[in-house]
Amino acid sequence: MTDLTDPEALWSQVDAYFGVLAPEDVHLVATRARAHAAGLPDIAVAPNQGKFLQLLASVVGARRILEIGTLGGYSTLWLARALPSSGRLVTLELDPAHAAAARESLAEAGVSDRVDVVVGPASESLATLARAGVDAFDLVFIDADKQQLALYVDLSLALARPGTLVVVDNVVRAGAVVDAAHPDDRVQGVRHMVDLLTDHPRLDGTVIQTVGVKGYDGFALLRVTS
Ligand SMILES: C[S@@+](CC[C@H](N)C(=O)[O-])C[C@H]1O[C@@H](n2cnc3c(N)ncnc32)[C@H](O)[C@@H]1O
Ligand SMILES: [Mg+2]
Repeated sequence: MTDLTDPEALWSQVDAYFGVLAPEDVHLVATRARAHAAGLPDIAVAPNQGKFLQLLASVVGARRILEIGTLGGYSTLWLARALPSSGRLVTLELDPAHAAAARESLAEAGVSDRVDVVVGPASESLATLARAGVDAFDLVFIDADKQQLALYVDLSLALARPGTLVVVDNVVRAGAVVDAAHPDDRVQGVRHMVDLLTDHPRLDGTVIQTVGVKGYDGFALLRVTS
């Protein structure tokens, strides 16, 4: 019998039940284990969310993926596996220790040939990529410091093309996002992003709320229109 008095426990049970559809292989397990052993925070996407990202990348036929916020490379690995062997994933990470753990795991998983882990503040790395005139990305996954979400969305546009899909993680924040006076600057970061998105001339999108092992949150799904 399901226990409806403890919603978080129920969400986790439901994630576990559907886990058969998003099984982790040894490399995904090892990526999580290495991040844990290195003392990285436990803030990677859940397996079902990683699988969801992988499916999105497959559906859009992504050949070039940009990720902002690598951590230990867990979401990176799910995404990289959607790429053809000639594809490219560029992932941006501020913390060299996080990047080092990610590089090791991605090498062990055999996707290093497709992935560049770029260390530095994402705003600078994004500007560098734009200056270098790299080809447009087909999918952008934004999952770094939430305070700068609006900036990351804006800078990503210079690296996008009409049709590029932009996914922004953790934008619901257990519902705190509805509080205009919320003291958490991550919540304010989401709200600034929503201000930017409202009537944006080049972006169309929506937000989907989610529950599960990661609690109550959600993601924005945006399409670059022009
Ligand atoms: C939520 S974690 C990323 C999780 C990862 N996408 C996953 O699901 O496996 C956020 C990461 O963004 C990094 N980060 C924070 N501020 C950053 C910045 N200014 N530039 C680049 N990365 C940053 C953090 O060090 C952290 O590793
Ligand atoms: Mg996230």
